[in-house]
Amino acid sequence: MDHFNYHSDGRLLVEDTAIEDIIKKTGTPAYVYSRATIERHWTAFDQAAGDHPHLICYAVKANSNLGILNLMARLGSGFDIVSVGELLRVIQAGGDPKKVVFSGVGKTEIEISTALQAGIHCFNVESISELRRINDVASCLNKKAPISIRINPNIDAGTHPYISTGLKENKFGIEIEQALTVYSLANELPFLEVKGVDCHIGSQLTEVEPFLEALDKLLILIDDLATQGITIQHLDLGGGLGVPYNGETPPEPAQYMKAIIERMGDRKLKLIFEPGRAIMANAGILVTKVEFLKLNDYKNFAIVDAAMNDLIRPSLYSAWQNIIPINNKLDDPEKRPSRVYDVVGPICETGDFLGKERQLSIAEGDYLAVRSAGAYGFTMSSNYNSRCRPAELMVDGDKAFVIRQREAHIDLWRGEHVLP
Ligand SMILES: Cc1ncc(COP(=O)(O)O)c(C=O)c1O
Ligand SMILES: N[C@@H](CCCC[NH3+])C(=O)O
Repeated sequence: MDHFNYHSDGRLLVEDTAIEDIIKKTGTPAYVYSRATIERHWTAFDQAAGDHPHLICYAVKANSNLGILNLMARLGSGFDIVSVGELLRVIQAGGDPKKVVFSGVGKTEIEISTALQAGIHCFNVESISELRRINDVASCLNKKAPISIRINPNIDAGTHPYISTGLKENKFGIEIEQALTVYSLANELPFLEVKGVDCHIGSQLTEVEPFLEALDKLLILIDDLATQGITIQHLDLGGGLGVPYNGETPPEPAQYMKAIIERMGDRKLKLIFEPGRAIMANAGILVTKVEFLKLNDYKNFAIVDAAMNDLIRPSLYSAWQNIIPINNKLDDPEKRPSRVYDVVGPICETGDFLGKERQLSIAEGDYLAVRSAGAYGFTMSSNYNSRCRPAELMVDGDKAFVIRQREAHIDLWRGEHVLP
């Protein structure tokens, strides 16, 4: 069950709000999120962990709008960040830096010192050079930096190659074979405090087995570290739980958590999770207007006002996201014969599409919703072709709030200068 449903009169509702009504005021393209869905998804993770010590660190990269981060903060969420920009967003939105874990392979000195001074929970360290850099920065600040080593367990997450992160050929983490050596180095560096073990094997996983395979390897490592006198206080299992885009049946957060907690046995080690997509993807849609229908002998195109700059997942990963009308009972259905369309944007790239070969009954001027667009939608948007990025709206029951205004053209050249 989610909060995006058709009313019996044909209008698509987000919670108790008809999209038609809000879109008239804000225009398109626009992202529309459901507060109730976001809160339900976050709470599903939190409740599934039960009384096992845990921290849910929402992965900010999935959707970093301040309105969304603020909702997470109100729920008591922690945050997984990958840049100082994300840290500043979390703080600006009222998030608690003490519940922040900092992942990413290329942390700069300034990012490390800002995070240390903010008092984050843990750095998830991805290389020996980074370990030394964190120690140096911490020494300048005369602080101890809390660290976990991100382990690359060489496990096939069975996901798209661009978003698989736990294989030897991926740039992420430290090879599990080197883990003991790197931990003893970390233990010797005077300005580091070893806190945890970290792992994130990829995104959009639809099976629980790869997570459990990784967990088994990490538990062996934790035992080996204990015999070396290195006590681990938390195990961060990253994010990665998939969502249904097109009939996939990933485990529910409750099933996924249950399987992990069962596999922990009687270890009460604190667990950290970094879900992004599973909380946000199906809590948002991208609403777009059909500008033109172009009917050819070979192929029909629905040319809409959203494009790959607004939502790049279909172009980048050939990702499939459902596309539905925001009213499925319009007055004059004879104007809308059912046809197969490629739904494409106005950008000058053949790869600019939101969906291919979709059966739709639409006319020019109708509005469509691209579903499952709440994660990696706006955050991956760009200004390509000098297009203003879309507005973002949050529905809460029968009210809608603008949580990001549509960009204006003047925003596009802010900071640019012509030669004297
Ligand atoms: C380190 C890390 N943590 C968490 C996430 C969130 O992943 P997902 O959105 O698949 O839950 C990602 C992205 O894949 C990541 O790289
Ligand atoms: N951006 C990707 C996921 C990458 C996750 C980041 N580690 C997507 O849209 O599916």
